[in-house]
Amino acid sequence: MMEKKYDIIFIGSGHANWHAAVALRQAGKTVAIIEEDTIAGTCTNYGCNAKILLDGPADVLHQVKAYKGVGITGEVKIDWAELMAYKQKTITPIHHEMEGIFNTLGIDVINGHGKFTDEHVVEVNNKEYYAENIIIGTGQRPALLNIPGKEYLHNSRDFLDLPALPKHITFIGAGIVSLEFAALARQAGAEVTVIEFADSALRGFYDKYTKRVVDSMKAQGIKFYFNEAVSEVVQTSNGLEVTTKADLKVATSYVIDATGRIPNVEKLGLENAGVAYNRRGIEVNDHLQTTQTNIFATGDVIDKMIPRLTPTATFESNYIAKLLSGKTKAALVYPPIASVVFTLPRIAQVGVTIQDAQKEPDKYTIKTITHGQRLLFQTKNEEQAEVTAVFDADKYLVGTAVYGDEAPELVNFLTMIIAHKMTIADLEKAVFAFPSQTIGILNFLEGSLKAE
Ligand SMILES: Cc1cc2nc3c(=O)[nH]c(=O)nc-3n(C[C@H](O)[C@H](O)[C@H](O)COP(=O)(O)OP(=O)(O)OC[C@H]3O[C@@H](n4cnc5c(N)ncnc54)[C@H](O)[C@@H]3O)c2cc1C
Ligand SMILES: NC(=O)c1ccc[n+]([C@@H]2O[C@H](COP(=O)([O-])OP(=O)(O)OC[C@H]3O[C@@H](n4cnc5c(N)ncnc54)[C@H](O)[C@@H]3O)[C@@H](O)[C@H]2O)c1
Repeated sequence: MMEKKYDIIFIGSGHANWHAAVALRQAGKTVAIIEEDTIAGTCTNYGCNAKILLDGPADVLHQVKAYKGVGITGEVKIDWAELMAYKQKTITPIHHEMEGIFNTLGIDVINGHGKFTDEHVVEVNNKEYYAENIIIGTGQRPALLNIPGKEYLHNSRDFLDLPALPKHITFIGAGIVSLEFAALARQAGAEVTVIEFADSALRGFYDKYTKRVVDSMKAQGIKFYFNEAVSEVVQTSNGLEVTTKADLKVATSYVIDATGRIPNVEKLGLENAGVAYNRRGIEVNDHLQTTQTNIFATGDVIDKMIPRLTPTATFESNYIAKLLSGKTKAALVYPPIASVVFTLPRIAQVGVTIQDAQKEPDKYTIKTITHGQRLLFQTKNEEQAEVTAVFDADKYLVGTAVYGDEAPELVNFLTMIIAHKMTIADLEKAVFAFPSQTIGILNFLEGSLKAE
C-alpha cells in the first residue's frame, strides 16, 4: 500500500541532496529525504568536517616544527584521546541539528534503505512512497580489498573514530585519504607506513608537488613503499603483519584500506526504475537527468570525470533545485573546481593542469612562483612553498597548482581570478592586506597576467 505521496523524494541526505531538498521545500514542494545511515552524509560525519577538525592541531604542530632552531624550543604533543573527544563533541550534534532543521521546514525524514520498485515509487522498510521526481544522491563507500585477512582491514570512517592512536598504522594506497590520514597520524605520534601498488602517490595532481609532499612526509618519518600490491594480512603474536605480492613484510598494529571509493548503485533497484549505471556510477546527461526522465542523480554517485568533492556535490544540488523549481532549463556547466589535499604541507590545484599545459606549449605559458624562497617572512619559514601558474595565449590565468601550508586559501583566491577572467586592472580595484601570501602572489602575477 502507498504510504505517502510527494512532489520530490531524495535518496541520501548528504550535500548532494539536502541543499536541493531545503530549497525546494522552501519553494513550496512536498519533500521527503530517505537516509539509511547518519543524517547529512559522509562529509559532515565521516569525511571533510571530522577530518579537518582532527587535522587542526597536527597542522599547528607541523608549523611549530618549521621554527625549531629558529625561534621555538621544547616539545608540543597531540593528546589523541582529548582531541577525539573534542571531535565527537563538535561533530556528533550536527546530524541532530540537521534533522531538526528538516523537521522544522516540513521535510519528512524517512529512516531506512531506499529501493525503487518502479520509476515513481521507492520502498523503505516495506512501505511504499510515491513521488513525481526522485533524486539519487547515495554517494560512495570505501572499497575493500578481497584478500586473505580482509577482516583486519579498517577504513576511513574507522580511523576518524579511533579512541586510541595505534602504535603503528599501515595505509594501503597512496591516494588522498591515505596521505591526509598518514600525515595526521604521524604528527599525532604514530609510526606510519604507506604501501602503494602504482609507482607514485596522488595521481592526477602535479607530480612535482606530489613528489615534494612525499619527500616531506618521508622526512617526517613516514615510510613509503611503491610498486607493491598488498596480498595478505595475518595476525601475529605482536599484532599484525602485512605482506605484498613481492613478499615485502610490514609488522604493524592497525591497517587502513584506502584503495578507493565505489558508488552506491547496487541494491537500489535501479533496474526496476530504468536507470542506467556502470561501475563508475549513475549515468546522467547535462541536466543531471538519468536514463529515466523523472529521475535525477547528483554528487559522488554520478559517473563523472570531475573531482568528487563536497563543493561539487553542493553545486549540483543547487542546480537540481533551480531546475525542479523552474528557475532554469539550461544545461549544467561546471565552473573551475578547486581540489586540495590536506597533507602537511598541503597541495592544491584548479583549472588546466600543469601536465596538460606542458603538452601544449603553443597554447599555454607556465610560470613558477617560488614565493617560499623569496618571501620567507610571509610563508612562515616554509622555503618550499610554491605556485605554478598556467596562462593562455591572451595572458589570462587558466590553471594553477599550489604547494604549501596556505594552499587551500591561495587556491581559492586564484580560482576567483580564473573564474572571473580577472586582469591586473581588475585586481587593482582593491587594496589587499599586507603582509599576506595572497599579496605576495599578486605581486608575482604582475607582468604575467593580462594587463587590462
Ligand atoms: C575521509 C574523507 C575525507 C574527505 N575530505 C574531503 C574534503 O576535505 N573536501 C571535500 O570537498 N571532499 C572531501 N571528501 C569527499 C566528500 O565527503 C564527498 O564528495 C561528499 O560527501 C559527497 O556528497 P554526497 O551527498 O554525494 O554523498 P554522501 O555524503 O556520501 O551521502 C550519501 C548518503 O546516501 C545514503 N545512502 C546511500 N544509499 C542509500 C539508500 N539506498 N537509501 C538511503 N540512504 C542511502 C548514505 O548513507 C549517505 O548518507 C572526503 C571524503 C572522505 C571519505
Ligand atoms: N581533500 C579531499 O578533497 C578529499 C579527501 C579524502 C577523500 N576525498 C574523496 O575520496 C576519494 C577517494 O579517495 P581514496 O584515497 O580512497 O582513493 P584514491 O583513488 O584517491 O586512491 C587510492 C589509491 O590506492 C591505490 N591502490 C589501489 N589498490 C591497491 C592495492 N591493492 N595495493 C596498494 N595500493 C592500491 C591506488 O593506486 C590509488 O593510489 C577521492 O578521490 C575524493 O573524491 C577527497
